[in-house]
Amino acid sequence: MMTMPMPSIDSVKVAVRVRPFSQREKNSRSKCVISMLSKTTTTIQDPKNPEHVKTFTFDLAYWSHSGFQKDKDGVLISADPSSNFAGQRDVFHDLGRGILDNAWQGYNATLLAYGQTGSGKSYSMIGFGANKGIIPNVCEELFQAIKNRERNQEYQVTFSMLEIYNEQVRDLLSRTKKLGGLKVREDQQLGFYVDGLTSVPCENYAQIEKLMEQGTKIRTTASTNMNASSSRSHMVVTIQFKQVFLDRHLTKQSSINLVDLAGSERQKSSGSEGDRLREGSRVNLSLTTLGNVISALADAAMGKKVLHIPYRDSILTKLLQSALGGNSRTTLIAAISPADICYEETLSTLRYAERAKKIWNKAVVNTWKLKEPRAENNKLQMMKTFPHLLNINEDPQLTGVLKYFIRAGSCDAGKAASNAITLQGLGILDKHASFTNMDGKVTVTPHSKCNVVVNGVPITMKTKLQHLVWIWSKAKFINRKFLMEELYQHFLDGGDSHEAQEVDPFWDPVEVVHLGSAHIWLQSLAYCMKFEEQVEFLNCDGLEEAMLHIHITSCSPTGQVHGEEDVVIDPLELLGKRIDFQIHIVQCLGIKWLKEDAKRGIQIGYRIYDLPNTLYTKPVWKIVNPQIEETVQFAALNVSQEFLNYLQTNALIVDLWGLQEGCAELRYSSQDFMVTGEGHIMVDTRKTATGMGTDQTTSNQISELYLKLLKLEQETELLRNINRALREENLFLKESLEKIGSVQEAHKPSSTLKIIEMAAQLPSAKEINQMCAQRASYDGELAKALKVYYQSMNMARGQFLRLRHYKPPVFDIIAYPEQIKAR
Ligand SMILES: Nc1ncnc2c1ncn2[C@@H]1O[C@H](COP(=O)(O)OP(=O)(O)OP(=O)(O)O)[C@@H](O)[C@H]1O
Repeated sequence: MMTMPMPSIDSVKVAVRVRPFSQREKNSRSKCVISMLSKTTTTIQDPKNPEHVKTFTFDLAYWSHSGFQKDKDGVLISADPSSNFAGQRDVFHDLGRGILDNAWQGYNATLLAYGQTGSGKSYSMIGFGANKGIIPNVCEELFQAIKNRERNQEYQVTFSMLEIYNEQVRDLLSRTKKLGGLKVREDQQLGFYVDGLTSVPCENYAQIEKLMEQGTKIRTTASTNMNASSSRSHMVVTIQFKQVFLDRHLTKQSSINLVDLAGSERQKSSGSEGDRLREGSRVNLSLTTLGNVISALADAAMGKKVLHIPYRDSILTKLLQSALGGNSRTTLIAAISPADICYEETLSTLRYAERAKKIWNKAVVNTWKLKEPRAENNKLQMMKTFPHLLNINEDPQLTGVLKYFIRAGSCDAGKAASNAITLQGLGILDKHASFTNMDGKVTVTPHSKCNVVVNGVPITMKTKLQHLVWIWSKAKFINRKFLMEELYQHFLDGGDSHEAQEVDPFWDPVEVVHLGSAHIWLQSLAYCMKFEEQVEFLNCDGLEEAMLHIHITSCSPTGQVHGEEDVVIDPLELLGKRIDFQIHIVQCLGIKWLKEDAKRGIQIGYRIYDLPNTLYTKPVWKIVNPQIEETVQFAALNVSQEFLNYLQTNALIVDLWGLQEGCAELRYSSQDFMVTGEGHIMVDTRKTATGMGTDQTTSNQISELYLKLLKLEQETELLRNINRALREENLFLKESLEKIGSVQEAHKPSSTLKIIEMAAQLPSAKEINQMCAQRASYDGELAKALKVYYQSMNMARGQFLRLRHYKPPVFDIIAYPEQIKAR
């Protein structure tokens, strides 16, 4: 159950940071209009009216404009002790550490970087080179602190990274861009969340660093007149940090949002036009709404009557709802330029920050006691983490209704009400067995001669219980349940209770366990495009078991990876051609199965299209984030329409299998597959229509046959034309021969000269012989071609009729074979 902690009421913490002059500002000989007279005050001078100075007071003011030098690693540090320069470490020390403290206490924390393009938001949040920003520093210190913590606590860190661009959400940890973006949904417990967002469990900083690098590469950037590298999108990095205190039966969870907002400048000053203007205005929808939300909350905090806070008006404010006036401790860093030319924008940023400062948040420690988790999800999570028993009952509706958590120490189970775990049923004694839970290791000991069976094996002494070892498929379970009922009936009828092992419903050999499946859509392959995915393996409860990192790459027969120039516009271009591709299982991350027991292993299996068997990766034991790096190359030598349809509409199902001590590993033999000369596994080898499964397949096959028939008819037409031409030529040759014969006959003795003249016009006997031979070979060719044609035609017609028989086709082409027959 969630404890009822008092909310801590805090205002949004606001910090201002002023950066050095940019080159552009230096070139235009800008003057500095900002000064920071103390650690909290910022003043700005109107360049057109120098007496006009405005002073703002915030929680912190960082002077990063001057008084610095580079150390040997390129890190910017104070030039001398009197300098008030604030470097990245100083900012992290105040803001980053504060976020970490909140996270450890179980508070949600949010840090927003606001300011015009080029004012230094990304510099503060992410940093550049050796000058690492808040996000990497927070992550690094978090893992450092986890390393030094006590053993009887468990920690889970997951990392996600998204971008809001043109009011669409893009997952920055996924290479595949979802058309229209990911959907933002609302959940009663969770509030707004991004459906389908990749969330990677991480065990060390190096993994996060890699993910951030990938995400930053994917992030959409568009140059504007203000700054060539400026970004027009909002980036949200979320770190979910969960602590489980095993001894106190307590869990704490904190969600850390680190947000690098898009440039806040008004459209006119960015000089955007046309499409960029539209983009600018849509980016501003999120920023404008953020401003409206902040103003409404600030008004409410000042005692004004506010009827509505417009959280729902933009994606950004939906996602930041809890950070703004809700359950979060929130900090805003306002990044500003020192230059006089940016006076208006800087003033507007400072005013924005002033409004944000008025917001009050009501943060609570997110902590749960183990006994009665708050929501069904939490129940599942708790049950996965903590040892517990579930009841079974003759009435299936009542099975699994009772849950007993096995607490630290010992407890008895049996019929007597005084037991911590009360059991009912035939053969259960008052004190039947006892459970012990020592440091998370659970054992069961039967009392005297009580019947206790663990995974099908009757036990007489203390026995260790393992979690998640025996998972049966639903079909197997239903089958076993019938056998159990039969056995029970047999027992009630007074039959012999001893059963042979093979018919014992509780006997189960140690076997490989199905942990979960991941789906990878194959559409990109139909366009010869490379794609890299990080997807979750979901178990039968729909919960994440691990993450899979996979690459599917279109390549040449020699394994050369295809580039952008090889992308096809229309998958039909591939019909009848050869395609090669590689499936590269890169890594598996955060495998829960392995976290629970060091004596376990995993294998990954998948089967693509018409392969007769599943391919498995080599077993990996004990490593929670194993680097698998296994690549298999496939070739489809003559791509069929059916295969193209498969690629465009299907996902590759990749299964995660759990190995346990003593079980047989999963294997496949390369002899099970047809291979090319290069040794690559052949797919799409099933060319005849067999075993049609669905209406869709049938109609696809019919249309494929229709196309074949059309092609055959065109070929016949061509052959007919050739035949006609050959006949004409034949006739002409015959006539010529006859003419020669009659001329020879008529003018035999006298006109030798004429004969010679005629002979000069007509083909010579040698030429005629050649022509005849040629004609004979044309005839032969024609006969062969016609034979092939009719054979193919018959085959196609046969298939077509079989298909018709299978499902009466509904479209016009049914008449087609008849037309061909009639010709
Ligand atoms: N505190 C600082 N110290 C040194 N250089 C800085 C500092 N802040 C910003 N810069 C430099 O100023 C330039 C612009 O900064 P940055 O890219 O962080 O701006 P931005 O506000 O994130 O812009 P955009 O909205 O385009 O993302 C960069 O070259 C960066 O290195």
